[in-house]
Amino acid sequence: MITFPNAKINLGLNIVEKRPDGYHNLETIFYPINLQDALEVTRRENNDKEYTLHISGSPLEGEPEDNLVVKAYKLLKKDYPGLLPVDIHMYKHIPAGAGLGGGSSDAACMIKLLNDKFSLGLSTERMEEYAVKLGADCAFFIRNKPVFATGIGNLFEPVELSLKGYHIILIKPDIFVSTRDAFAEIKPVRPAVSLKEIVRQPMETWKNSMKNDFEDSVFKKFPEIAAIKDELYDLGAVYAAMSGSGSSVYGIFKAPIENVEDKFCGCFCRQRALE
Ligand SMILES: C[C@](O)(CO)[C@H](O)COP(=O)(O)OP(=O)(O)OC[C@H]1O[C@@H](n2ccc(N)nc2=O)[C@H](O)[C@@H]1O
Ligand SMILES: Nc1ncnc2c1ncn2[C@@H]1O[C@H](COP(=O)(O)OP(=O)(O)OP(=O)(O)O)[C@@H](O)[C@H]1O
Repeated sequence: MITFPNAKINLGLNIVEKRPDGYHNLETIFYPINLQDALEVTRRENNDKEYTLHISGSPLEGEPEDNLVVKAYKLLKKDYPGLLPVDIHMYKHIPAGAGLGGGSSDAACMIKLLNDKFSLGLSTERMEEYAVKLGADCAFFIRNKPVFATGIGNLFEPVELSLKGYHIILIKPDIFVSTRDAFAEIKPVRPAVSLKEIVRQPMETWKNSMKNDFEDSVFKKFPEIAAIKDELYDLGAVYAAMSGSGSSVYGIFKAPIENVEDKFCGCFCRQRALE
């Protein structure tokens, strides 16, 4: 069985308050984009090991047991001992440490895939509960629909928003931003105007009203990332921002841009139509 975990962008990101558990309550809009990994799970013929993990595509650091797809398998196996041994093949396209939720999406898709493959009968809500144990962002990828998210990024309200017809350019410089370190730099503030209101206004107004709270500290530390955002606006983006805790930056355009890879050589650079 094969599935294609996709990335997300954050449209606005307000870090609202620090919680007693050390995590932060936030407000954001998650929007799925069609930059995808591939994840295949087959039944392992040989029962010598619970799982094997084979990764190709862009390199990923860490041991197999640190990988979120393996963590997802182990999490379900604890409650469903009937899960049989598997071979996992993953092709990574989505860059890690990019704020695009690549690992989170792989983990959520692994839960959905195992649920289907082994007929576990998990409801969507139950899968979301498992997903959030693996990462704050993971639960969003279970439904994978644009949402206004609060809590640690795991409480969802539907949002009336379609960016169909627009094009997105995603740039990821060769800089790794640790999500944990990025949160540690932030002084939380409750926003004066909710993102739910801002996103209802024309996209042309977002430049002055929709903010990613990580930008100030991340841009200060890495001016190269700030420069990418400026360049996207110079190219005619209607809206540009950093996604999540970075280091990727996206620009949303009314029409595709030609030869964009030449303008951002040295960086991961992809252009996609939005759906
Ligand atoms: C920044 C975002 O990408 C926005 O979408 C997400 O909130 C990050 O979600 P994620 O990568 O799934 O995060 P996790 O792997 O759960 O957490 C990594 C670290 O980020 C911090 N963290 C994460 C989410 C959150 N709401 N508050 C936090 O303070 C915690 O220190 C945590 O140890
Ligand atoms: N399947 C996986 N794909 C990518 N990274 C993974 C995976 N499993 C574990 N990781 C680890 O998770 C870390 C960050 O991964 P991920 O791509 O989800 O973060 P991110 O781009 O910062 O996204 P976000 O913060 O928005 O969730 C990396 O250090 C990576 O080693």
